Amino acid sequence: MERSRKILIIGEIQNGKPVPVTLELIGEGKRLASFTGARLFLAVAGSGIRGICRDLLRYPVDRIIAMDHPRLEPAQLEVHGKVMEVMIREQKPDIVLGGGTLFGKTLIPSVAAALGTEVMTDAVGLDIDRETGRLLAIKPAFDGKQMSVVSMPEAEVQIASVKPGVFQKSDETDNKKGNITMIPADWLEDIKEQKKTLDFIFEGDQKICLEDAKIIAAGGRGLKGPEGFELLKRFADRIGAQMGSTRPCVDAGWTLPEQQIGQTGSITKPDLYLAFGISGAIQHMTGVRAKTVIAVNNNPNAAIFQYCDYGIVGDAQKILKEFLEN
Ligand SMILES: Cc1cc2nc3c(=O)[nH]c(=O)nc-3n(C[C@H](O)[C@H](O)[C@H](O)COP(=O)(O)OP(=O)(O)OC[C@H]3O[C@@H](n4cnc5c(N)ncnc54)[C@H](O)[C@@H]3O)c2cc1C
Repeated sequence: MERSRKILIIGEIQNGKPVPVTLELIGEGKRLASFTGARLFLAVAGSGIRGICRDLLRYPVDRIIAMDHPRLEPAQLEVHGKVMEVMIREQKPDIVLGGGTLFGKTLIPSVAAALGTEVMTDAVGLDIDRETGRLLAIKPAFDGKQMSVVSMPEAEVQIASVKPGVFQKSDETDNKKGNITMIPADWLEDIKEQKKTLDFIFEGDQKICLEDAKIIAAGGRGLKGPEGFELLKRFADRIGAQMGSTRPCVDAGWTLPEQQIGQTGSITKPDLYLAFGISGAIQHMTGVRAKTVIAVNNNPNAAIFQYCDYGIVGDAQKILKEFLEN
């Protein structure tokens, strides 16, 4: 397959709009394209997405390749996988980037397998090898204590999935030059239906989206259990923050998996990050890219104090209770 210099981003649409990581990848894709002179393509598939595609032309992409069909609901991952495989075979990009969301984590490896190649998963940074022009993916290694640089020197198409939240969203462009190519979708009717979406039921009354949160109040094992997290939730609601947590608290069932921040959770970049009873392990702090960090910990030697702008040595529950009483 002859390749042209092309970076193709697998876009993801949820609830009528692109998910944040799609816009983050457009920004990063543009930066990478500037090193090789590549053109930046965005591939989008969904049901009723023509308007969204027109909106996406506000971003600096050279072309949007789109397929619009009722069979392309978000849950129809097999159909999405087939469509992305076809788009990649037709477009022949040398680099494909997708977001490591729940959708992407399932879709991207299956597309790579269908193309007979591999995928560099969960990258937290990307670059181009200036000598070879190959994609470099930066990933945590050795339990997150080191960063590794991974590449696919032999692959015709280099595919990477990127953790949401690591890059800034792309700015809109005044210099709109992209266009939209709609791909015929009638052949989708022939794909056997394997599952049907009956309804979407969201847990709780508020959707958790830590990657976009401006203020995060996060708790760790120092909150001692569900009662500590109840206090933290009341505090978070009072100051308009989203609540996050460390992994052991998720493992203990005190918090939800989508509240986990860190190497195996969300990468966050809030203006303010408040840490209550969190030790500051590197695997957690990898997910904290805050402008300001305030930490409460009863151990003055806790690692978190090396990362914070303001530190309070004290009992986390006691400090939360005092705040809530005033
Ligand atoms: C491959 C791998 C991936 C991982 N990914 C993640 C990840 O994505 N996210 C993540 O969070 N972790 C992750 N971890 C786990 C990580 O290494 C740490 O174990 C974890 O972050 C520690 O959580 P913690 O700070 O809540 O608990 P602890 O390390 O137990 O720290 C609790 C802190 O609370 C303080 N404390 C105790 N009592 C009080 C009190 N009364 N008031 C105030 N402070 C108090 C203590 O001094 C201590 O500093 C990963 C580990 C591995 C090996």
